[in-house]
Amino acid sequence: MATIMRPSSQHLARAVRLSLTATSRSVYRVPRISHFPQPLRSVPCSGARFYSSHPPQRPENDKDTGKDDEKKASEQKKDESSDKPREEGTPEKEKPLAPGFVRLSEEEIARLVKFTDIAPNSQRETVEMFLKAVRELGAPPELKELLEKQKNTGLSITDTMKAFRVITKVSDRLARAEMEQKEGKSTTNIFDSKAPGQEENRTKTQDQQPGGQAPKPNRDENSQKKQQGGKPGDKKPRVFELNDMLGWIVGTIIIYPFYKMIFPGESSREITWQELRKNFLDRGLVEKLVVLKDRVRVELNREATQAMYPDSVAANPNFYYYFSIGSVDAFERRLDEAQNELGIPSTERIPVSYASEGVFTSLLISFGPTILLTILLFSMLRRAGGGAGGSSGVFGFGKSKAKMFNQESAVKVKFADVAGMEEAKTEIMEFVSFLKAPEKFQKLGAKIPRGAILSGPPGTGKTLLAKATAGESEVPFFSVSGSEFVEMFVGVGASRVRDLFATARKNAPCIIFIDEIDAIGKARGDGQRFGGNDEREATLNQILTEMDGFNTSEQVVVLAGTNRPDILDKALMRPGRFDRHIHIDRPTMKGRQDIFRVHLAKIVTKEDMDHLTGRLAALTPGFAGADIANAVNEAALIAARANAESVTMAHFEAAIERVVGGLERKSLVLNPQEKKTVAYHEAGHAICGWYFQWADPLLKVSIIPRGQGALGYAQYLPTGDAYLMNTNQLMDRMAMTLGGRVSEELHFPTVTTGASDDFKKVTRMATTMVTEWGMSEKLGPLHFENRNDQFNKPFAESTAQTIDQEVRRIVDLAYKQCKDLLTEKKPEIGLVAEELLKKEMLTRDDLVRLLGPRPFPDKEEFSKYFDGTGGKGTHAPPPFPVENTDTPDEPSSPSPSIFKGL
Ligand SMILES: Nc1ncnc2c1ncn2[C@@H]1O[C@H](COP(=O)(O)OP(=O)(O)OP(=O)(O)O)[C@@H](O)[C@H]1O
Repeated sequence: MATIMRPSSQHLARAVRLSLTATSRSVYRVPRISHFPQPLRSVPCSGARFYSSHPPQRPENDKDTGKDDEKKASEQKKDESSDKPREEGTPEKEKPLAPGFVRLSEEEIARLVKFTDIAPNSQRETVEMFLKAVRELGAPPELKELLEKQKNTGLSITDTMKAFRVITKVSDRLARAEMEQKEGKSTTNIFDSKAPGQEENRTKTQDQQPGGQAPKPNRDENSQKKQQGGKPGDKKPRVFELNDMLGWIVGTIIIYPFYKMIFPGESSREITWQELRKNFLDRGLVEKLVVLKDRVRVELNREATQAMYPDSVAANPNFYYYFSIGSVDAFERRLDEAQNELGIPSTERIPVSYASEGVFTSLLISFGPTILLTILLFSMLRRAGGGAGGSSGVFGFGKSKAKMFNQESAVKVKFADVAGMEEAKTEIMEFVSFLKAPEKFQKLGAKIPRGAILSGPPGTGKTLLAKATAGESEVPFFSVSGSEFVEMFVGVGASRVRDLFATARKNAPCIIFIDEIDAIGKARGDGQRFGGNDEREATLNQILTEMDGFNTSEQVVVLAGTNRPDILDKALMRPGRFDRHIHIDRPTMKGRQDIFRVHLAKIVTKEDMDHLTGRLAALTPGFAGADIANAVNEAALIAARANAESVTMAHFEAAIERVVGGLERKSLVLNPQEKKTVAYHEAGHAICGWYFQWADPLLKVSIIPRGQGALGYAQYLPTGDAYLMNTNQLMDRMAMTLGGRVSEELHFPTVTTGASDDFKKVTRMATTMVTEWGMSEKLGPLHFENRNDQFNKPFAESTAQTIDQEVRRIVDLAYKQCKDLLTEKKPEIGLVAEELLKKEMLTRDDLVRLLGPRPFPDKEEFSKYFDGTGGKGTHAPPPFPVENTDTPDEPSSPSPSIFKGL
């Protein structure tokens, strides 16, 4: 209740100022004229006013601004009326009014002055100029109405818009007046101008010279008009008016937030019945009560309220108090009692009216939540159903999410872009010829294969091959991932499969490619132990049915990609469904060379292509196509970072090292003792690699930390792509892997934790030798599968013990072999380790310098790309077999020996 009036008045003033400024900015700017009263020009040209070098003179009395309100209003009135004749030289009352304009009465002017009087000091000048303009030029009749309304009921939002219009009209009139002044017409005529639509005719006739010649427009004038956006000769000031309905709506929408900002929460306030009684009812200030459902709006007698509470917000014409009622009956009873107590005669009782909140509001309240929910649901369904093979819709859950590529959206990949898998390409080319010329097969009665499963380790180019098939056969290609059939709703997967195949049939001939088919094609019954997955099985069944449903003439080929062909349901693989099974392995040396060639074509390098691809292929055994693409790109990035003109061999090697070993971690600083340990550990590996006949030749050894916790590493190079390993090679490899720990034992009083990764590799190798490769005499040629997901071992406990003993025996043998060598070569380890500490990284050439040439001949390829001597070696170990899983935990060869910290 004790809210002070001042802040809201300031807000009101701000609103007036906002509307003034906004309107005047949209007005056509007129040229400045020296003889027109400064203040008047400022109203339509408030923008120009700020650039003026001679600010308008302020009336002296302005200094008093901000003092007592009443006093100031009357002073201003006096001041303005005395100013005007002084500046204009013509008394105001003698000026004729423009059509559609009316003169405000003294009382109205006083009210306008009072209304605008609450403007802050900074805006006083503008407001006064506006007042002066109204006084001299008159105002549209709406202003009278607004003033009347403001006096009685207060202004609404619509009235605010009306106020804008009034200001626009005044500005328009003023602008036109200035134009005419500029054209040299008498000041007494300036208000004779017609309405904007008639302006042109009038100006034309007036501009006619006695000789019938229109005077040439003044050059400066024209150029000024051009600057203002008007055409030369266009004399009609263009004023932005909110005339049309749309303008009003848009305007209201734009203005409303500002309005709310300016009057934050000041339009109403909730009070209690007691407050109402004490402060208003008992004092006779309540004029009317309006019952709105469960609230009552209190309409006060504004003048009486202002007199009683001059500083209160209650005197604001736009302000209402509300109070809540339990029921209308109770309210009426209470009001009667109160009026009886106050002794108000029945003829003078406070009128009570009953109003609804408005149709729109009540509709919004009752249907709002439903509408909101519907919109939400609608948008959710739209999103869920979006992109289903080009179809979407409100109920698009069951639609397939396959992306369709056709000749326009083009699968641009051709077989030439797929390198290093000649056999797979030949296999799949048959599908291409089937799609291109089916008659050739049909006339001989041949049934066309329905589909093919492309399997292989990640990144070997399965998707690429499928795309190339589509690209070559120039048919639409539907690509979908197995996981996209999986949804939380039952039946959605099967429905999507149906939709996919239906769409494909419509677009036949075409290719469907289902990537990661194992997501839905897992053998049924698997995983039943912990509850089956009916939804997945239903999806799989649907695929089986759809593939059976093709008739032989339907040219729809289904290709599917997977990393786990072993877990797929056998029904999928039977002839008549995915009849072909194409395995794509990691590329061979030649394959890698070809893949490098494909990817190197896209980057700038001046290296000799044959030597480059050969060397890079030799450096990257075990790399899949995706790794190669990544390494080439990485090399280009490294070269770009170094601002190199072209990508050189050094960049490629750095990139491969990064891909194999991980990111160099320069921030990891080891203390000297740790560094020494790492150096001797890695030197141990290097010496083993150098002096064991069947070990992989060493390529690089480094003590620069890389990747995840690797403090140093030694990189070996298995030459060529041999796919069999004998026990000699396995034993040498195991001994070499133990070289790090043995070297630590030989050179330091204690050992470290860094060899744990080596032990893991050695144990796995030995275990596989015993359980799978039949390399233990004691256990013989048996295969003992030991799957982690099995609770019981599929062999006897005594066999398990024998396996353990044999594994230990083999590792002990390897350990002894390693220790014997390293004890003998202790000085050489020292040499290599000290050099490592100095240079941090040693290459094969460094080792040749330190240890002399390796006592065993290298393989031809190795010598060609790394020695240049031409070797005669015959055997080379293949990459250590890795499990056929998505994430082989054993890195593919070259398997760097990594020294890991804790
Ligand atoms: N034989 C290849 N020739 C050229 N580039 C290849 C080859 N194999 C793979 N790539 C590159 O590797 C990228 C990834 O290959 P792709 O997506 O076909 O592998 P994928 O076998 O489908 O892998 P995933 O099993 O993880 O789905 C290709 O875009 C291409 O740049």
